[in-house]
Amino acid sequence: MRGAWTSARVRAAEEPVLAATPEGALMRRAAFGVAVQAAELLAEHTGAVSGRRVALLVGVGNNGGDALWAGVFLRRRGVAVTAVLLDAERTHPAGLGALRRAGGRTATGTVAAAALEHADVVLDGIVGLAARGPLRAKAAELVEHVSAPILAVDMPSGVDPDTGVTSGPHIRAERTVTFGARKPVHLLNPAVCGSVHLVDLGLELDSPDVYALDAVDVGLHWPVPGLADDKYTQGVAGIAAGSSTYPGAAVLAAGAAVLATAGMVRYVGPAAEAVRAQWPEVVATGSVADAGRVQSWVAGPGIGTGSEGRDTLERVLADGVPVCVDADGINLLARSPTLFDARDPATPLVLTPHDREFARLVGDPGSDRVGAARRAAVDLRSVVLLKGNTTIVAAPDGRVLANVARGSWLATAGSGDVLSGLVGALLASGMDPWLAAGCSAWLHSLAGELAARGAPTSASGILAAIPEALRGIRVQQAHREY
Ligand SMILES: NC(=O)C1=CN([C@@H]2O[C@H](COP(=O)(O)OP(=O)(O)OC[C@H]3O[C@@H](n4cnc5c(N)ncnc54)[C@H](O)[C@@H]3O)[C@@H](O)[C@H]2O)[C@@H](O)CC1
Ligand SMILES: [K+]
Repeated sequence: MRGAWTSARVRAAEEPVLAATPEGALMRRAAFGVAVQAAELLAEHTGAVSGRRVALLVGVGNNGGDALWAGVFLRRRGVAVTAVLLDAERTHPAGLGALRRAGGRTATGTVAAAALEHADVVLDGIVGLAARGPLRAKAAELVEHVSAPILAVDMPSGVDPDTGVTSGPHIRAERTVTFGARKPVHLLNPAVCGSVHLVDLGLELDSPDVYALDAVDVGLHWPVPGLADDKYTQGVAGIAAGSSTYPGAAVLAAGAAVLATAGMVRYVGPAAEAVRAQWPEVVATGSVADAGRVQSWVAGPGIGTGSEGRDTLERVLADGVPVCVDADGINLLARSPTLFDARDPATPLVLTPHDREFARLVGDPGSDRVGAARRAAVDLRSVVLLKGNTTIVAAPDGRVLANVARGSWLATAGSGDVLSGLVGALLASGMDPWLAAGCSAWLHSLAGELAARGAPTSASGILAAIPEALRGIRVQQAHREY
């Protein structure tokens, strides 16, 4: 799992390393990493390094210092380097002196605009860890002149390092070179960072503030039947979804649970016939009381907010097994918070709201979605999966992971029903509920991408792509094992 740490924690971790290394050594190491990536970008975009033009956007802090030192290293490879200084008086003195000695130029006014317009690659050293708010007017005006690919030093300027939120002019980088550790912006807003490269500074950091899963993580955790397993030992997922008005939600949620693991799926509700017709392997009954034993429940998709749905949700919450509550189930909880009392506090609850459902439950998530999801998880003693282009999964113990969608194909009717079925299947296998929700979100977005292949898809398409998505991560895992 990749991790990211807030700017305050990274700064604190840098202190002992700075104290133990010669003055400027850390900055030069960071800058060397920037120069290597800048040379790579030049070669990719122009076919050469020597003789090409790089412009540096240099702010008043150490971020600007990094950019200046990167310019020094690029000069040694024959690159023409021009530094555009946002405030000449307050520029990093050692970096500026070194760049001048190495034959780099500085530019202001119309010369600066021209240098930015004619550059092959631009380095963004405007602001780093100390960033607050969007780009200020002078920096924003200079950035207007850039059309070349931008390499961000540490992080794209004008973006909040800890939330990834943009609230005005900001840099959109093709590549980012960060130092010591990833910051939350790199996991939460990859659209502004481009590809992220990490330069190791030997920082000591544990328990990240935000995690992100990759294919190998999901492949390692996804349950696979062992030699001694039968249909019961892998966990039976119960699906309480759908209604006579919305049988589709039941078919999609049950189908996702069928395809996610090799165990067994039970269904309860008024859409039993439709579910059986599509998924003959599902054991379908009318009510929770007749369902037989399950190791998890999914409750909510398409059940409506009437008394029948409410009764179902209450029974499911009291069943003493992990529960994933989605859609109408969340609306019911928002309307009648006393329903939470039906829950056995020792059994995990996973809530999977989109923004409007989240707002009904605990209030508007606002722009700091990580903070909002984390608070909701603690307050509701539940894993909260806040859906969005970047989906946030927060656990009541404070763990947070972010899953960035691959395109927006998942924003289609019924897509959430598929996600809840995946969560239900993983909960039934006994997986940690935070990880179950995270792995489900990850696989759901991969299935969405595979189903779409560049053209709009549907929830049925996402469902049908689950096996292909799972085969893909099994292959990745095999590569890791052997
Ligand atoms: N501390 C260290 O050990 C290391 C720090 N490094 C670099 O140092 C950076 C942090 O440096 P600093 O603490 O000097 O601060 P920054 O360089 O991040 O910021 C400098 C100043 O920019 C201004 N600023 C804030 N928001 C702005 C905005 N939206 N638009 C324009 N200007 C804005 C503020 O006056 C701020 O003090 C890191 O991001 C990294 O690039 C690296 O050299 C590696 C080593
Ligand atoms: K920057």
